[in-house]
Amino acid sequence: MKIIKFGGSSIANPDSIKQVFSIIQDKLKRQEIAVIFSAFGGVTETLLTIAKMAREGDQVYRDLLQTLEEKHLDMVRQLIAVQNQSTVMTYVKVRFNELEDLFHGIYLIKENSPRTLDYVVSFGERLSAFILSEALTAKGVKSRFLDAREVIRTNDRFGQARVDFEKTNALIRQYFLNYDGVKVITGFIASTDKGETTTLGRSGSDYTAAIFASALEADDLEIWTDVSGVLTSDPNLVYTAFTIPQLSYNEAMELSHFGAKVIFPATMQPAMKRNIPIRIKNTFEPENAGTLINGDVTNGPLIKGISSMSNISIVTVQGAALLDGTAGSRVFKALSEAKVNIVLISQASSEHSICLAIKTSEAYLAKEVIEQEFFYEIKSNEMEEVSLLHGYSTIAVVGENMKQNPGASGRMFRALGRNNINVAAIAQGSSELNISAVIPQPDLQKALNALHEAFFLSENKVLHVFLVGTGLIGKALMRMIAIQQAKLREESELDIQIHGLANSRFMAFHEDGFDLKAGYDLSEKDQKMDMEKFVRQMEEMNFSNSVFVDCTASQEVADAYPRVLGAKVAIVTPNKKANSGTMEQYLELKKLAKKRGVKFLYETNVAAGLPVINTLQDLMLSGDKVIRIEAVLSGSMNFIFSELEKGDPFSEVVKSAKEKGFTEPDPRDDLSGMDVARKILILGREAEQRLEFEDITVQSMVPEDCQSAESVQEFFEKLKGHDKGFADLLKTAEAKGEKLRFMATLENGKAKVGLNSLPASHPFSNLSGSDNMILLTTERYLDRPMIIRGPGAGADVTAAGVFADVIRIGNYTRE
Ligand SMILES: NC(=O)C1=CN([C@@H]2O[C@H](COP(=O)(O)OP(=O)(O)OC[C@H]3O[C@@H](n4cnc5c(N)ncnc54)[C@H](OP(=O)(O)O)[C@@H]3O)[C@@H](O)[C@H]2O)C=CC1
Ligand SMILES: N[C@@H](CC=O)C(=O)O
Repeated sequence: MKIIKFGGSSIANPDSIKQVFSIIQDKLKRQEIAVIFSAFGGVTETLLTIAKMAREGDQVYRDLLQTLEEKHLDMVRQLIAVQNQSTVMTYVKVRFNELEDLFHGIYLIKENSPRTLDYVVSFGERLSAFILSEALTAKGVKSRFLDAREVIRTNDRFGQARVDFEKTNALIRQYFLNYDGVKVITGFIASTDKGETTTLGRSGSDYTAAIFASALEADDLEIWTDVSGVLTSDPNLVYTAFTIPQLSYNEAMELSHFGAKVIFPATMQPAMKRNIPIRIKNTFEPENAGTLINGDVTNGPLIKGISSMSNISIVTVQGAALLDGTAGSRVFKALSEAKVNIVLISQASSEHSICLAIKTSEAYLAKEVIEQEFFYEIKSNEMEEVSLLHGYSTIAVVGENMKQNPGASGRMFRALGRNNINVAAIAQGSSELNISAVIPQPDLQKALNALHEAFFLSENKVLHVFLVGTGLIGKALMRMIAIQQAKLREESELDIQIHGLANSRFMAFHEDGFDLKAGYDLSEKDQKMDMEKFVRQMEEMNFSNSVFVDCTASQEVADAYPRVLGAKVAIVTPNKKANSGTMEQYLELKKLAKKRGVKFLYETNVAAGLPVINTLQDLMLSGDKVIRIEAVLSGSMNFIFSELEKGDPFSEVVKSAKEKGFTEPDPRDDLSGMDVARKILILGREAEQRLEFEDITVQSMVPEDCQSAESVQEFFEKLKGHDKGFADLLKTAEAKGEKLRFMATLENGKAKVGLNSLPASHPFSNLSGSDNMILLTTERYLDRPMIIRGPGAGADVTAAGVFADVIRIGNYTRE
């Protein structure tokens, strides 16, 4: 025997009911079944609303009742052929006549006791189960309607009646012996010995199904709903949540206790006692295996799911009075008598304080009853007044396998800490079935995602990127991510999503990540760019593993780094402004990144994608010492002076360098030597030298009148007037058989940046295009310096370097 239960969402309309019938017919081919139905979707709530309106004297209740009757009659019309409708139409009309009398009574006497309400809502299941039983019969399925009030006996605690299992089991078994056919049974309702209608409380129809499964010793119980089983976390908050294939009864109860919604623990008890497997399935996705809940505790991963509950308050009871051994039990007794549910308890080892997580809606009552209980102790200052803190959520990781395997709590708190989530209270049951924590509610989504990633590694790690600067490098980066996204997901389990985009004019955000394949152009339709707002929005989105990518050359954006790092968001940038400020600022940023446990990566600050900074950092970490750096560090300057050799005018060659994407947004930053000065400054600092800008001598190549040009356009115009001067410079060098190269050198704490005329044999002389070359003379590379050479500017090589840093962050944030 198999017991199958369908909830209201599964039978909300004729189409879904047809789907339900096909599931039933399919099951019937294999096995004897009994079916439990809830009321049609939304009917219980409507009946309660009508009862409330009638009690309040609002005559509009009659219209609602009529609409409800019409809804049921319509179901009959749509599910049953005309010639078979008369019995069921009569049944529906008689029930609605009864309801009319009932509500009129409520309207007159203005009373809605739990007893009355139980009777009112019983009509929902009686109508749905009867109509569906008749519809099944009309389809050729031999079915028999059973009003569960005939067989489930309870006490008279209306609204949440307790079942008398001895009587109920006997009645159910007798009924099933007396009658054949598929029993179509009302969920949720029962009756007392005196024949009064009662209901079974929250998730009552699931409970009905478990009661029948237990009484009949069914092989299994299937609960059909509108989600595919129990998910690893709330799918509204964790988009990568997936169905848990199997849970032990205890795991399912624990997940539900901490907020998972699919099954209510009490409803499982009768099935659990007889070890009857329960399967949660989705009516709208019947091929999905859903979740199996059974007695198997050995199966599966370290943890099975992460559940959460919001609107939690922390109630702290504190004082010397608690040292008395009975105080704890007095706290719990006071709360239990007031029917306050404790979600989590944590007690200080001094036993001087107890911290309770309680739903905010019950927190004031909790405070009141505890303070009443300890009235004299509070008066005599042996105990403090109970304190309340609001705005928290609880999260719990649940799994039987935590018992055998150490490390779950370490992994949990590492993931929370790494994402800057403060834990206000912690509890772990001695059964080691769950570890739960109280965290600030605004951090809930971030916490769930961080834990989901930490525990379900088979799923992808998601990096949440916020990109400022959508010019040459920013755009190339977006293109690269779009192309590589699928490969990274498959091969590196890394999912890179861009959630924020900005240029100097506009900004836009996307909760689920922009569709990079489709591209995104910022425009008037978006928000006006405001750096402060951009960072605030990023903080509010509060994703785990967030990365701020700065692809601008802006000082204003660089000034936001301390706040970004402070929010535990990693930074990747080709922008040199932050690292070429004062030495103090440079050190502060590094310190802050370290303190907040996030990465600040800027490999592309020098020589685009060439591995210069990482190499220097490795040399320093391994104990080497830099003696001298000689380098060509400007792709555009190398391009300009090597192209000049071909005979083109200087201004044309500079323009071409800009068009090829080698120059800074303003090419004067290159020609002035400032860009190279910044780079050598950064290299010196990475080589652990205390360098300031004043320690660098810079030779500018920008003619004076060009420097004052108001726009880049005007600059190019003016530059034309200097073509001859630069041609002469080249001629002089060529006459000596030399080459012009723009170089930087650093030695003995001083740096020099400028144009040099080099002999043809010099290693820099044969550099062409946007090539950079860095010669590192160190204690270990003394006789022959280490050489790093390659293209040092351009959209693709730079964006690739930025991309590599972003991927590196993904790998760092993995365990
Ligand atoms: N080009 C190269 O080969 C290399 C470049 N770099 C560095 O990469 C960075 C980007 O260069 P590139 O892409 O060529 O420059 P672009 O001029 O092409 O793009 C700069 C982007 O930054 C935006 N921007 C400027 N100021 C702000 C601000 N205050 N707030 C928000 N956005 C702003 C611009 O917005 P808008 O579109 O509105 O103007 C634009 O989208 C620079 O720091 C450069 O030094 C590093 C290595 C090599
Ligand atoms: N403008 C720079 C590129 C970025 O650093 C160069 O020409 O090398």
